[in-house]
Amino acid sequence: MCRHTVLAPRPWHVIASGHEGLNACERKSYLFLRKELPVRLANIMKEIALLPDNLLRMPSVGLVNQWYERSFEEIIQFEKMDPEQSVLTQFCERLVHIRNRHADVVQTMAQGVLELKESHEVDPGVENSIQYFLDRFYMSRISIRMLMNQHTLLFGEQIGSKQESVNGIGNGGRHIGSIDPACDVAAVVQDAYENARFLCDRYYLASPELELLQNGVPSDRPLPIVYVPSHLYHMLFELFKNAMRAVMELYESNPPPVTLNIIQGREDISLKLSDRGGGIPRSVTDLLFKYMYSTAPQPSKSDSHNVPLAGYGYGLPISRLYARYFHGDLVLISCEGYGTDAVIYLKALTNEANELLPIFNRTSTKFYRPSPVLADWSAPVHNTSGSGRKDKQ
Ligand SMILES: O=S(=O)(c1ccc(O)cc1O)N1Cc2ccccc2C1
Repeated sequence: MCRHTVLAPRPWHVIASGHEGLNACERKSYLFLRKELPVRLANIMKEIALLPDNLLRMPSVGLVNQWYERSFEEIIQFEKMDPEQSVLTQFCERLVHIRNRHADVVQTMAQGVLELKESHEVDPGVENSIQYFLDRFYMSRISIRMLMNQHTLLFGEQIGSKQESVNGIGNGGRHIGSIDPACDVAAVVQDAYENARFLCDRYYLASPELELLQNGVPSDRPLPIVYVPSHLYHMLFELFKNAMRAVMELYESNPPPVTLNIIQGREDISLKLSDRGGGIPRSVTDLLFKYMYSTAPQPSKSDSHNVPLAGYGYGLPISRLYARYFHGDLVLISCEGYGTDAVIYLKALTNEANELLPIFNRTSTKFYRPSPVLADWSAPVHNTSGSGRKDKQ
């Protein structure tokens, strides 16, 4: 009997276990994915078609659209194929090929936004539609890559990757595809911190120490949760880079430490990263999650080693999508003149940690044809003097 699970019992995937064996589970997974993947691809392709014409006509958006159309056509070819071993092998190979085709979708879509910014005036209505679309588009992509990774990791032919059973006979680990049923949060935190610190040391020749707390008390005791380590790492690495850059831009020497406090609640596990990097005004905090604001010409490869923590790019909005994918969240609370708290909320109960997916329907369609927004609150008065950040301490 195959158990269905991701982080929570959900009939979207099968895990090899028990007496029925791997092949039956691979067949069930194949029969599920050959339908579910085209459904998810088709849903987001319908939304791409609703994008403002100016964006839809951008060359990079056209390229992404072609990738989606081709991948859709390649998967529906399996619609009538019985799950013989040769077909299962072909299907796995095709998923790897599609995953590689879509490797650069994030950058290519960002290039499309840049092409739009550089060629057209973008009004607030179009900007809202783009923000709405990209959150859904990147969330859809996270979910599709999760499905494909689970199948290819569990049933793919890479040497040593095939997981014979949940008990980890296959690759010696306990992982279930990309899921670690005992993902040690403290270990992922250390890993992300060390890697961000390496980049920080290389550019600033110094870096802030890490103060790791659990429920407010110094501790690096293992804290196992059911999660996808690569998702958790992506979020933490982004937040550590931002925090370190803020601190090092403010302190020439003796930078204060950054504090990561892991708080275990009944419903939430909160990972709060606090820095004393001077913070930003409340009016700017939301902009850090705006794709249009975060889209700027990326430094060329030759430059990027110079400013490794540079720019925001899509790091924060996509990190927030990873948190929201399993019904968590990522929020910034900044106090201008002092520093910023970045909080990753995870679901403490795995049965609440199912997938969060965009649904294409009349409601979502309305967001692409926004009616003119009439202000229902008085407009704020903007300070024209501009308040730059304080000089370095
Ligand atoms: O905006 S922030 O408050 C800030 C944003 C996100 C985050 O995760 C941590 C942060 O600290 N901060 C990032 C940064 C970079 C260079 C110079 C100054 C600052 C200020």
